[in-house]
Amino acid sequence: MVRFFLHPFSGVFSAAVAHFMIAVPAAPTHWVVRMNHRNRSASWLIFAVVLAAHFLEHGHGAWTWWLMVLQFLVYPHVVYLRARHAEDPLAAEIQNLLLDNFCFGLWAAALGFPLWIAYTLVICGGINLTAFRALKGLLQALVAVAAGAALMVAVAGWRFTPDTSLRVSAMSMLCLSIYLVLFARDAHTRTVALSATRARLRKSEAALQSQLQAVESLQEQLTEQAHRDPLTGLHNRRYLNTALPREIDACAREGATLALLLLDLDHFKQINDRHGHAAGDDVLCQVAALLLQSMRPSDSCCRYGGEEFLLLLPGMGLQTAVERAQALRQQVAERRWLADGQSMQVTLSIGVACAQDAGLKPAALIDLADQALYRAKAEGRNRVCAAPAVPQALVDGVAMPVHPAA
Ligand SMILES: Nc1nc2c(ncn2[C@@H]2O[C@H](COP(=O)(O)OP(=O)(O)OP(=O)(O)O)[C@@H](O)[C@H]2O)c(=O)[nH]1
Repeated sequence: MVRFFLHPFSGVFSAAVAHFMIAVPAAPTHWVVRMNHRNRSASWLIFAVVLAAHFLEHGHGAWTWWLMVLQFLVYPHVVYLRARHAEDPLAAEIQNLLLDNFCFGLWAAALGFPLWIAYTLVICGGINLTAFRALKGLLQALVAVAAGAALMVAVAGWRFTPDTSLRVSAMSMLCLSIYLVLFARDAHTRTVALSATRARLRKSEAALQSQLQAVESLQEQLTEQAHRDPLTGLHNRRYLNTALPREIDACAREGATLALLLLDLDHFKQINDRHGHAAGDDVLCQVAALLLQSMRPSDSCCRYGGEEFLLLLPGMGLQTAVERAQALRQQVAERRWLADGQSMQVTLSIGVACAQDAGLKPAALIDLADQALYRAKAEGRNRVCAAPAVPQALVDGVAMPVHPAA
């Protein structure tokens, strides 16, 4: 019987025992060990009073009184200290509960199975183990009680005096009732604590979720920033490294062509030198805006280098890509440019390449456009040159000399 009453002195007593027997460790005691100790030491003290009343009525010898003191006043603190210092306090406490039941069996048989006392002991011991181990616990408790009773019968012989006085019976009933009420109260306290913990967990889970969302959106922003050119706002080369292989594969899958335009502003150094770096920056931003305006939703536009831009045009053949490049070149050349308050003329040269093959290395396609661009520059700038259709040899990434096509 572990929990008849909550006794105000039980803590003081065990603290004193702990002080004299073992140095108290700093580690917190398991809550089950703490709860059982509190209830066991208090309720057994009260039960000792019931037994004392029974002894007085039946005139038991002095040794019985000493055994009662040892069992009901000292034992609860000894088993507490054992569980507290055990490597696995919970397992040790379950053993304590089994030992309790075994002792109850000894006492019940030694006293000749007084009905109310034995019933109270068995019910309380059984309930306690049931609370931790369900029906298996109840079975274990009954087996432990039976073993204790059998041992006592084997040692001291069979006695059967089930009657108790009205006073002792009433005291036993009162103990049992108080025990059950306290048991229910403990269950209620645990349930309330559990639902409070659940609510706290739900709250912190929601907070964690919103933090996770914030981190994810920050991550998206960072990724987006890492893929953007800060001056023009266009995608940068890092973006191209992932976008180009993806586009090549997608076009190859669909059996479509992929056109790539490499655009380079002509004599941009002179613009910088004549009109200043700020004007140069302004021109770069305006060219970027113009390219963005001309794009279809499926197109991608990157700032490839200082004054170099790259357009990816999925599903576009070489002929259409060249026409598109010519239109862009013309638009730039014919426009009156006003940058940083200064008027100037801007032209650009464009290299065009086109691919349809799966397995084409992105670098090979850029290389083709770059060689076409080089030709456009060499032939006098402000013009468009196209690379021939991608030769099969380049599908495996083997570079080949390019023959001019436009
Ligand atoms: N204003 C500005 N200038 C840049 C930027 N990035 C690169 N440049 C300049 O662009 C110029 C490129 O010069 P070059 O590579 O000689 O080419 P170019 O003068 O355009 O001559 P061609 O390409 O042969 O027609 C250099 O002077 C760089 O300083 C930038 O972000 N802003």
